[in-house]
Amino acid sequence: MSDASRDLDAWFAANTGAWCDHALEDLLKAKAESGLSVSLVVPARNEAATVGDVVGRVREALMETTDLLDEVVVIDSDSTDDTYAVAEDAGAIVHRSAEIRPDLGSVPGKGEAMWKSLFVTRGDVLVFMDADLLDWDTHFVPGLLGPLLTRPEIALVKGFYERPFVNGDAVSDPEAAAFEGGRVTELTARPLINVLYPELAGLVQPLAGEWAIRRSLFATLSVPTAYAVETTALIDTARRLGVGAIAQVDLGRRAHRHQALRDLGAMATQIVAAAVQRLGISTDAEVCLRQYHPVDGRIAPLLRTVPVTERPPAEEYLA
Ligand SMILES: O=c1ccn([C@@H]2O[C@H](COP(=O)(O)OP(=O)(O)O[C@H]3O[C@H](CO)[C@@H](O)[C@H](O)[C@H]3O)[C@@H](O)[C@H]2O)c(=O)[nH]1
Ligand SMILES: O=C(O)[C@H](O)COP(=O)(O)O
Repeated sequence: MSDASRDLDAWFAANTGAWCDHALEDLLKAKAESGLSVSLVVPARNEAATVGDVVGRVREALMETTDLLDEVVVIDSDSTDDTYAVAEDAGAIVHRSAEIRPDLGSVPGKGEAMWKSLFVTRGDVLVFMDADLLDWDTHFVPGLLGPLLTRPEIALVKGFYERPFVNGDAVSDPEAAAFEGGRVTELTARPLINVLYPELAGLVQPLAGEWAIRRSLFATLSVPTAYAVETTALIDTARRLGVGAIAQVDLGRRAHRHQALRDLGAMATQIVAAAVQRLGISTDAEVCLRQYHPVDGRIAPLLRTVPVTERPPAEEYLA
């Protein structure tokens, strides 16, 4: 076995846990002793169907009956549906991404919403959760907080889980489908990490939207405005603090709304661009992705403009 492989095994053994490792009362005690405050941040674009469930259940379990969360904040990312009203009715503090620090302008994207969250939240720790979750539970939040509240050397915690590929409302074969989700993870992010950033190969779900980070770190990171934010947070944290500052937690099982394959092509492009930019390979601010579709019975190119821009560290704009 190579040294690199041994290092990865050692990291995995030391920094991989499960959501049930810490009892809730122990986490509440650790939180009180540390004096840390915690914000849950949910970036949401057109998630009126699910955001109310995410906000309502988390608030009830972790704010109304315990003090684990200090605030639940939804960043409405240019939604054209009722996301704002539904999230507010469910008890979240809701901000429109475009209205946060208007002096800094606004661009579309999940990373943009997460970056903007730094200007309207107050938690020392930020926990991110997607708004399109279909199969999940509130233990995701204490699970992610465990290492951050109990191990001062940990700065970033990723969730991982079984990821079924759900067709419609039903999983046709629950056993077979349990690990079939995560197409960009398996076909882009994981190969890229293993080739270019092998020190991160111990991460089970590098793209998980459920993760937590200390504000003091997130505010110092460049943040891709679209979907590469998870990838760069891992790369930049490992470079800055070493992989020993990253932990991961088994959260059980998660299902979400799947995007169309060609839309995921744009996500994969953003991840590749951010990863190679960090190796000194520059790209244009927009990549022209040529995809191919049948039009009137013939295959024709369809050009998709994929923004690969990044916001500078938010600390530059924070008072
Ligand atoms: O412009 C956008 C697009 C998405 N979202 C929200 O971001 C979350 C995740 O978006 P989604 O389109 O469901 O992403 P996935 O296809 O599920 O992508 C996975 O992989 C991405 C790439 O790493 C991560 O950013 C995601 O969190 C992770 O769930 C959801 O709450 C969306 O509403 C925004 O806030 N703004
Ligand atoms: O993480 C991923 O790879 C993307 O979210 C796509 O996931 P899916 O293939 O389960 O839709």
